[in-house]
Amino acid sequence: MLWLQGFLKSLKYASEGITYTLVTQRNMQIHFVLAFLVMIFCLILDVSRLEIILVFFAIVMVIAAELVNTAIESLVDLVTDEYHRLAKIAKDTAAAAVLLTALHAIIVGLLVFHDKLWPLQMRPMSSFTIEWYFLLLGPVILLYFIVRSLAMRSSVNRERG
Ligand SMILES: Nc1ncnc2c1ncn2[C@@H]1O[C@H](COP(=O)(O)OP(=O)(O)OP(=O)(O)O)[C@@H](O)[C@H]1O
Repeated sequence: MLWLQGFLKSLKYASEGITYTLVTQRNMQIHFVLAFLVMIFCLILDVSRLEIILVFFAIVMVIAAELVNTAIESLVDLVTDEYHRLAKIAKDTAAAAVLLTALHAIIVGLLVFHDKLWPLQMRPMSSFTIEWYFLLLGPVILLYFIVRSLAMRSSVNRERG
């Protein structure tokens, strides 16, 4: 039972990290809104299982890179508030990682959706299987963090001072 408590605790801390990043980083807010829309496209458009896997992977990479970027920015700011060449390298390199994943996601999005949005190719009724309900988890999780970050906006900003 102890391991379950430990697991739930680390889940809580990780979700606090996502919420903090979502409240404080404008780029993360943009990533979340775009990811939500793209996931809705995946739910309603006629995309294959492999295409969905590629799109979801691209989304996860962008969000994970933004989380690591925020962690590095915070660490650098903790160590120094003065200009330092190494601080600049750390922040610029972390930002470059986000940029790279975002460019990759744009390319994946264009390749997957360009011929499905116009003319609209809707998902056939026969493909609304159990798998489709499983897919719903993606936008539901994003929505959970969007609502949570809106609710916690004032307390997180107060903590930051
Ligand atoms: N202590 C520092 N020493 C040297 N350069 C820094 C330092 N802090 C920031 N910079 C430079 O300024 C840029 C912007 O830094 P900042 O901390 O404002 O991050 P940001 O990309 O604006 O992130 P945020 O999304 O939090 O606004 C960095 O990419 C880096 O080039």
